[in-house]
Amino acid sequence: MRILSSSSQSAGEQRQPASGAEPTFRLRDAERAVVAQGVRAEVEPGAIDSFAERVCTFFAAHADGPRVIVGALPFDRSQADYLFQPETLVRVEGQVETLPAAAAVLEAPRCVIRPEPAPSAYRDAVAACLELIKRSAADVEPLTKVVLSRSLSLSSSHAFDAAGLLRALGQDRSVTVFSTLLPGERSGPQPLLVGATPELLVSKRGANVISHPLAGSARRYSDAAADRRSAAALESSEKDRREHQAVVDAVFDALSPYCRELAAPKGTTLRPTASMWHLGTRIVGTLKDSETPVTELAAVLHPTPAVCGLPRRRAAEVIGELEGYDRGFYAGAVGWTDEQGDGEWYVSIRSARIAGAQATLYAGAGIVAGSDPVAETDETSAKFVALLSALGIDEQGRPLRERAA
Ligand SMILES: C=C(O[C@@H]1C=C(C(=O)O)C=C[C@H]1O)C(=O)O
Repeated sequence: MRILSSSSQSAGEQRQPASGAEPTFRLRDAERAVVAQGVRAEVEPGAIDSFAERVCTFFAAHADGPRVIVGALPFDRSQADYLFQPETLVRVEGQVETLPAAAAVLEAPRCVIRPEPAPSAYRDAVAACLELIKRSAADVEPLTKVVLSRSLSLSSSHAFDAAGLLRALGQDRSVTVFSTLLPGERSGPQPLLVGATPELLVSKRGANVISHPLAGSARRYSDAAADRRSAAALESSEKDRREHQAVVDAVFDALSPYCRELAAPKGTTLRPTASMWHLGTRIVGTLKDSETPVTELAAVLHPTPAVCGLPRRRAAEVIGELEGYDRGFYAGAVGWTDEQGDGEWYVSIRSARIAGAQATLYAGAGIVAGSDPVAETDETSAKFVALLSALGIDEQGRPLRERAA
């Protein structure tokens, strides 16, 4: 295990964060962790087109503090991001220990859950989307995929325990758990984006680039035979393979101009999380210019058709028309970049916006010709399971079981 620390002090006198202070940014999986405390300075907010330039300008203007920027990008390319330089930051590379489960056991919050939209309205939106896909078939650039999401709005009797939620999510070693501050409203608690994503948008170290898009999903089952059947059906589904290939092609097209080598060495594989099966392809490349910053790569990739659709602009318009709410930072990206342009950005799915006793959970599914509105609605329910079970409740807000203290 390597610990790479970066702080506003010199290496020899690193300040420990005040005990009990919650990190302002966390990203951790089985092999690495980035944990930041405090907000030393915010990067001027802006749209993704100026992401790379604003980060560069920030480092040029701020000689002090950790040489790392962390934060979140929204789904909508034209909306403002929320990026900041923390007071202190610790990076761990190598085996990262799972945080103790005992401390993670949450008292299931007493929650009122309001689905937005109602599942029946979501089914109607999927049907409307299928009609748009069908009608556009003869267009020069036909609409072939749209990722439609729905949300669950949770009101609890007391503030959500974001740190405990993160520890509970982190029991699944196959995902990358994260929490990061979001811009606050004029009053009320500062919101957080918390989640457990299985999907890497892009990582860049020196000349090495990796992207690991997912598309094509199936529910997991506690019964082993049913679980195997679900995985086998996903692997052999023509619709899901087509949906997946379109995402892989889009990532290749976006990265190709930057790379002298680009390949998917392992091919399409089943990528399991504790609650979902996905089709995934790990794409690995070598940059022509190792100084191309990760911010530039994230900006060309985001949003991939895994969370938006194809063609991107038209799919984003349909999402705006049919979803009926603003995604905010859901299906955006969360991550870090350093001054050299190395960094990691994950797709912010399986996520929730938490502000005090209010939380909004999001889940989406890719709609292509051949999608079934009822099955897509079930897929979104399955995608809520990771967060809901970490909270100890079901989709109706009922406690799953009595948990030990
Ligand atoms: C949009 C989400 O997931 C995305 C959509 C997938 C699909 O349609 O099969 C699979 C993985 C993710 O890229 C989500 O979890 O909210």
